[in-house]
Amino acid sequence: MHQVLYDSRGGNTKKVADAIAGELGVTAVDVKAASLGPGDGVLFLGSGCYGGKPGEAMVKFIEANDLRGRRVALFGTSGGGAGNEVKGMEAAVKGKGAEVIGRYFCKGQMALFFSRGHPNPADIDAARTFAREMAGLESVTVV
Ligand SMILES: Cc1cc2nc3c(=O)[nH]c(=O)nc-3n(C[C@H](O)[C@H](O)[C@H](O)COP(=O)(O)O)c2cc1C
Repeated sequence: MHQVLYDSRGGNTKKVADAIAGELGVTAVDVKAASLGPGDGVLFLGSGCYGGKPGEAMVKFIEANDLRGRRVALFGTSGGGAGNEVKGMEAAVKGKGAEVIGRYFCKGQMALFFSRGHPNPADIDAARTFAREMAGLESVTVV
């Protein structure tokens, strides 16, 4: 079974997590209340970007778990959309033995105006496609 865990202070990353989980028929769970499930599916981990890094709760979760043999798909949102939160999670999960099978990141509205409206419907559609590709429900798009 696939697992979708998120660290989202403002709700943007939760929107992406809910879209991914909905596509897979599971429920996204706040990483603060989560425990690692069985390793038969893809583990989706997502976070907002805070000071160039993923959230503390996500970092703690990764540090607390043995991810050897796990297939992990990472996602994130940030004001600038550069994906530094995903890079940070990638280094952390690899340090715990995970195999990173893919990444998705998009902009997330910051304060009142910066990246306003993100994640927008196109961002959410792209997240759904990412979910299907990672779960092997759709062939991977070559770009
Ligand atoms: C305390 C704080 C620090 C942030 N630092 C960054 C940053 O370093 N780079 C960036 O691109 N966005 C930054 N942002 C913007 C968030 O990453 C962006 O709004 C993201 O979508 C938040 O996700 P969330 O709504 O799931 O918490 C920051 C936002 C907050 C609240």
